[in-house]
Amino acid sequence: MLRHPEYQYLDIMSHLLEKGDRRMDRTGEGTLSTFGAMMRFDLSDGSFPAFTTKKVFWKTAVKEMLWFLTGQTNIQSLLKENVKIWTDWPLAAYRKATGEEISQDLFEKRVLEDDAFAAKWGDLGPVYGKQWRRWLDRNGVEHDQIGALIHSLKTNPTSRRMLFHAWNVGEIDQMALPPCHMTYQFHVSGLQRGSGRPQLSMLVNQRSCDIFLGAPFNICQQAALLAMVAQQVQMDRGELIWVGGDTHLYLNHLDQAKEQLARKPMPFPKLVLTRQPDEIDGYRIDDFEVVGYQSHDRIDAPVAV
Ligand SMILES: Nc1nc(=O)c2c([nH]1)NC[C@@H]1CN(c3ccc(C(=O)N[C@@H](CCC(=O)O)C(=O)O)cc3)CN21
Ligand SMILES: O=c1ccn([C@H]2C[C@H](O)[C@@H](COP(=O)(O)O)O2)c(=O)[nH]1
Repeated sequence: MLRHPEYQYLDIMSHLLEKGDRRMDRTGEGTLSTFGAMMRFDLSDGSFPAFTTKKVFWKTAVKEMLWFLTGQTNIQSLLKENVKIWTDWPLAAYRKATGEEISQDLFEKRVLEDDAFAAKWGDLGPVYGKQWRRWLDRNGVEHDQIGALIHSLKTNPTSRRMLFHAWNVGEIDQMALPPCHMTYQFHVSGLQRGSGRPQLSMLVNQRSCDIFLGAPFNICQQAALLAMVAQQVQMDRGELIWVGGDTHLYLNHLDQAKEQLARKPMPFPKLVLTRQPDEIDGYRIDDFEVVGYQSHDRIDAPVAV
C-alpha cells in the first residue's frame, strides 16, 4: 500500500520536533527550523490535498487565493467574505500609529463600514495581488503576470519561462509582510501523446513557511489555483510540487503539533469546479465543491504576528 501523501507533511513536522534548529525569529516567538523541504501531490485523480489530521478551513484559504487573483490588497474585501486571517497586521500598525487599544472586532467593523478608514488603514501595501496582476516596471508600465502565464500556456506550452513572482525588490519595504510563497512555475506534459489532454503541473517556491498554520492553508489554496488555471487552458491537473525554504514550527505550536502527529490521515477529498468562468479572476467560492472531506477535529493555535 502506498503511504498516504499527507505523511509528507507530518514527516516535516516530526523532523522539526526532533531535529529542528531552535532559534529566535522576527516575531519574538521562536521556532524550530529546517532549511529546504519538499512535498508533491498528484492531483490527476481530482484529489484535493486538504489535510485530514486536523480540520482545515479550506474555504478561507481558497477565498484568500481568489482575493490574490483579483489583484486586491485591502483587507476590506477579505472581511466582506468573513476572512480574518490578515487583520492582525493592519491592526498592529493602527495600534502602533494611533496608540488606540482598539479591539480586533471593532477595527474590523470600522474597515467594513467606513471606506475612507479602510483605504487608510486596511491596505496591506503592494502584496501578492498587486504583484501578480499589476507589477510596475521602471518605465511605469504595469504587467499582468497571470494574464501572461495563461497566454503562454495556450500558445507556447513547452516554454520554460511560465512563472509569476511576487518578490518585487523595490516595493518590499511598502508591504505589510514580504511574500512567503514567491514563485509559481508551470509545466505541461503529455503534449505529444496524441490522445487525451495535456497535464499541467505547478511548482511553488515558498521562502518561509509556518508549518502548523501556514502550510495547510497554502497547500490547499495552491491546489485550487492549479485546478483553476488547468480549467482555463483546457488541461488536466497534474502535480502540485511545493518547496519550502525556512520551514518552521513556532514554539507556541509544539503541543498542537504533537497532538496532530498522533492522528492517522484519512483519504483526501476530491475537488470539483462546478462552473467555468470566462476569466481566471471570475471564480467565486461557490464554484468549489469539495467532495468527501473527512477530518479529525480542528486544533487551535495562535498566529505569530
Ligand atoms: N505567522 C504567520 N503564519 C502564517 O501562516 C501567516 C502569517 N504569519 N502571515 C500572513 C498569512 C496569514 N495566514 C494565516 C493566518 C492565520 C491562520 C489561522 O489562524 N488559521 C486557523 C483558523 C482559520 C479560521 O478560523 O478560518 C486554522 O486553524 O487554520 C492561518 C493562516 C498565513 N500567513
Ligand atoms: O502564506 C503564508 C504567509 C506567511 N507564512 C508565514 C511564514 C512565517 O512564519 C511568517 C512570515 O514571517 P517572515 O519573517 O516574513 O518570514 O508567515 C506562511 O507560512 N504562509
